[in-house]
Amino acid sequence: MLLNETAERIRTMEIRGAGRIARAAVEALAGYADTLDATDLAAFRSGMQEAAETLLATRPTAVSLPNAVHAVMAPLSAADSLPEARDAVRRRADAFVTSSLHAVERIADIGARHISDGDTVLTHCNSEAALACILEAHRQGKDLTVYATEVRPRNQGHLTIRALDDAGIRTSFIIDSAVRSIMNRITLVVVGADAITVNGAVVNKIGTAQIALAAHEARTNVVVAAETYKFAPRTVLGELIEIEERSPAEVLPEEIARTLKHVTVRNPAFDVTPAEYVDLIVTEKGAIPPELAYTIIREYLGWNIEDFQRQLVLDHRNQD
Ligand SMILES: O=C(COP(=O)(O)O)[C@H](O)[C@H](O)COP(=O)(O)O
Repeated sequence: MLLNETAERIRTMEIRGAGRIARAAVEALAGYADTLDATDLAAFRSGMQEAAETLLATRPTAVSLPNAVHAVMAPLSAADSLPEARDAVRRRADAFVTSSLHAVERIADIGARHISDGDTVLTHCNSEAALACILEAHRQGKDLTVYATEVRPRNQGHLTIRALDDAGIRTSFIIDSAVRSIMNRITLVVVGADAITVNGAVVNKIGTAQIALAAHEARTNVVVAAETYKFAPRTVLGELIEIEERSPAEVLPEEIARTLKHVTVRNPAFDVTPAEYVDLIVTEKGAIPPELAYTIIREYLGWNIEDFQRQLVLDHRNQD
């Protein structure tokens, strides 16, 4: 698929969910590298940089996107020739896709261990990683009931109930605002993540923080299923995750909004759940408490404190 087409499909959410966005982006970069008409290495690098920026500008919150783009673009600076650079992009992209799919499978195995026979699980949005855990627990013969939210305004819950129904899992579909009233029936909350900060805060679909708060009040455990590339290295520098604000027209039809003089429609697409409301984060490397998020950033994303210190020096120089 063409690069601009992929970017547009991510922007309009035809391709959505942090893992799928990351895989689509690296595949688009590899396709672009194959066809990029560059006369020399410098031109190739700058063409690829522009392509990376087009993809990065599509949606700001899911950190899987910059992490995946970084993984594919990193070898470009070390390449000595144009064929080597082209080849490196293709190899890195293929490796990312393979390891991403493998990570979801590992998360399913590990996450399923934390789901017990007889559990009533609440999930929110449509997360490949969270669903993988639930589907695997069901496949292992555990008797589950799932509550799935609607997920206004884009109704990702419709995708979730379809997947649960296809698997033959007993499912109740609820509107987002019904969460607190049914929380006393829920024995486990399982959600995905778009980003996890160094202090273990989880950025996920709007409404997740409210669900985690209700779960905390009811003493129900909250499990987050997230591949290591959802962890945000730059939060070590104190950078905040940008919360995407989407079009008001997704929330209220324009013909109604137009008649309201004093009303502003807001549409934040994600929110932040503090670490204290998260019990466990299941990654492909194992399950960790949110307090250990830094170890994932250091050990598995390959960013260490020296990298950050160097980055800080560079940032200061650029500001001067
Ligand atoms: O919040 C969303 C999707 O938001 P949107 O629909 O706005 O992209 C998902 O919970 C995470 O991306 C994790 O999904 P996955 O586990 O599939 O990566």
